[in-house]
Amino acid sequence: MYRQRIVAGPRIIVALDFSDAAEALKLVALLDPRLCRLKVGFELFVRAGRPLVDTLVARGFDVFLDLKFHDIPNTVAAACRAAAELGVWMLNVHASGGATMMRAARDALMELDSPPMLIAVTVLTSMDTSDLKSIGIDRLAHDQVVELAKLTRSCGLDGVVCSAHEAELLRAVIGEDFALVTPGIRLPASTGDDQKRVLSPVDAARAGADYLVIGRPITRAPDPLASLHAIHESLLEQA
Ligand SMILES: O=c1ccn([C@@H]2O[C@H](COP(=O)(O)O)[C@@H](O)[C@H]2O)c(=O)[nH]1
Repeated sequence: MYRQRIVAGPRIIVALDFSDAAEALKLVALLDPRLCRLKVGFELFVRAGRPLVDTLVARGFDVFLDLKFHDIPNTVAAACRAAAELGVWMLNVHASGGATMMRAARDALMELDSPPMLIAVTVLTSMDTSDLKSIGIDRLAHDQVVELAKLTRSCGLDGVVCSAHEAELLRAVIGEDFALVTPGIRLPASTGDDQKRVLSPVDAARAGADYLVIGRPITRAPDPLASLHAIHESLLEQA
């Protein structure tokens, strides 16, 4: 059974997977913070770092800093504190870093006046059950997602990164007030690229995803703005 989610503000998070700030800013110049949020990941952050994030925040965008921290608790807590200083909207860690690490990250952010949302990656959308088996996890991908999401929730974080395939199941197990952030979004006609657990924007929204992280289907489209608008319209139509 499909459900309708109500999220304040834009649900589309455009993944700015570009090799430098100039390229990213060329696209950003076309975008409106009322239409989408932005995600900065490893490549762009390593190249363009704090000045770029400052620029995006100054232009009014909610920024998801997708650095997926995974280290010992003290290191992750310090990294989260440093990332929060950038004024970003959302940060993440890997749930597989464990409960002590996630609680340390949460506690570090709770000291702040207006902390960013803190979420945890469950199982990367580029992985399926056979990939989990190859790293010694003998469990279906969706079972592993549920287990890590329950752990994340028990540690007081705000939500998880999962695929939209698990959204309906997670809603049933975890409830409503927990953000489901879903990459692995693909338009029906497009290829999956390196993603294995994919769903269309409309199906992801219907399944209960709060935020849809979309990179290449927008950024590598012949007309990125038209692609963003088409996805936005399709979400409004199904609402
Ligand atoms: O499980 C995960 C976690 C993060 N990502 C990131 O989302 C985008 C997806 O980009 P596409 O081009 O739409 O595939 C990318 O930045 C990943 O690093 C993810 O895909 N899966």
